[in-house]
Amino acid sequence: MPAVTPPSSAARDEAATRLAGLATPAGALGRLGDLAVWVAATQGRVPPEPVERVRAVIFAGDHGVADHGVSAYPKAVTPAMVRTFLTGRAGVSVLAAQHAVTVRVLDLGVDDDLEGVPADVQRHKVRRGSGAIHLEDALTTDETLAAIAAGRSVAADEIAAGAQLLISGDMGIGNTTPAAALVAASLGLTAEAVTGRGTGIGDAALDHKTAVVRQALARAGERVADPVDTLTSLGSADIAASAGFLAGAAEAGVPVLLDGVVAVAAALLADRLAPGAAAWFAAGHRSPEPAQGLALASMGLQPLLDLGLRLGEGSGALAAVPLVRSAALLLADTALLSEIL
Ligand SMILES: Cc1cc2ncn([C@H]3O[C@H](COP(=O)(O)O)[C@@H](O)[C@H]3O)c2cc1C
Ligand SMILES: O=C(O)c1cccnc1
Repeated sequence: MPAVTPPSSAARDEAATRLAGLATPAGALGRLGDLAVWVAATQGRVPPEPVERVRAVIFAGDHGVADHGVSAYPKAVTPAMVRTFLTGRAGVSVLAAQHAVTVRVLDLGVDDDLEGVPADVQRHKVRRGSGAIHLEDALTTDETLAAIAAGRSVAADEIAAGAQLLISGDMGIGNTTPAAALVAASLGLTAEAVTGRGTGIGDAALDHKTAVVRQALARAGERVADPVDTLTSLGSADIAASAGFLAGAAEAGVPVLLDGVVAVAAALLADRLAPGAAAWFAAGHRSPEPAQGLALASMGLQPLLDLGLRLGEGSGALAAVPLVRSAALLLADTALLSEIL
C-alpha cells in the first residue's frame, strides 16, 4: 500500500507568505485565506491554479439495520434515489449542475437488482445489502477488501479523468447508523455521544438507534483496533468503498472536500487505512449528526459551512465548492500590497 505523502510544506509556506502580502489588511480573508493556503499546498503550486475540474462519486448501498427501526424512511428509497441521481434530479444533482461538477453514482451494495440501469453503475457491486451490524458482521473480510479496492480504483479513474478536487457522496437508507458506529469505534466514543436523528427520527426511535449502535460496538469488541476489521464488523460495502476512494485520493495527492456523517466516517477510516490521508481533506460543512462534528474535530478539520444541512449525497461538499474556487482565485489574482503602494 503506497504511503501518503503530505501536501507540500514548501508551497504552504510560500502561499502563506503570498497571502500575507496581498493588497488586503493582514488576515482579512479569514478562513478563505487558510483554505487558499491548503489548496496551494495540495497542488504544490503558488499561486494555485483555478479549481475547475471537481468530480463527485456517490457510493450507494443498503444496510441491514434499516429493517430494525433506525430510520424515518423505508429501504425502497435507496434504489429509487439511485435512479434519481441518474436522471439528474436529486438534491446533489441540482448543486452539481449549478457548480459544473460531474457526479457518478455507483451501486456497491443496494438490496435491489436495479434492472435497466446502465451496467457501469453496478460494475463494483459487492453484495445486495450489508449485514445488520448489531446482530452480525456487515461484510466478510474478502468483501471489505474488495470494496476498498473498488473505491481506490474509482479514485484512480476520476483522477485519470482530470479531477483536481474529489467529493464522495452517500446514498443508503439506514447509513447514519453504521457511520455513527464507525466513528465511535475509531475514536473510542460511546453510542450516546455519536448517535443522531439521521433522516429525522423522534425521541423513542433515537433511543432505540442508540441501543443498536451500543449493541454493534459491543459485538465488534476488540476488532475495532484494526481498520479493515472495523469496516467488516460495523461498516458496509458502500462505506468501505468510500474509505478506499478517499485513501486512494490522498495516496495520489488529490485533495478532497468532505460532506456529512457518512463521508466523514469513511474519511476517518481512510486515515486509519492510509495514515496521513486527512491532510488531503477539507470539511465542506458541519452536519447536525454528532458523529460528524466529532470526527471532523479528531482530524483537525474545521467545516466551511454550517447550514443545518442533513441530506448527505455529497450535498454539503457541493455547496462549499464555490468557496474553494474563490479561495484559490483570491490567492492567485488579488494584487500584492507592494504592487499598489
Ligand atoms: C428521499 C431521501 C433522499 C436522501 N438522500 C440522502 N439521504 C440520506 O438519508 C439516509 C440516511 O439517513 P438514515 O440513517 O436516517 O436512514 C441515507 O440514504 C442518506 O444518503 C436521503 C434520504 C431520503 C429519505
Ligand atoms: O449528516 C448527514 O450527512 C446526514 C444526515 C441525515 C441523513 N443523511 C445524511
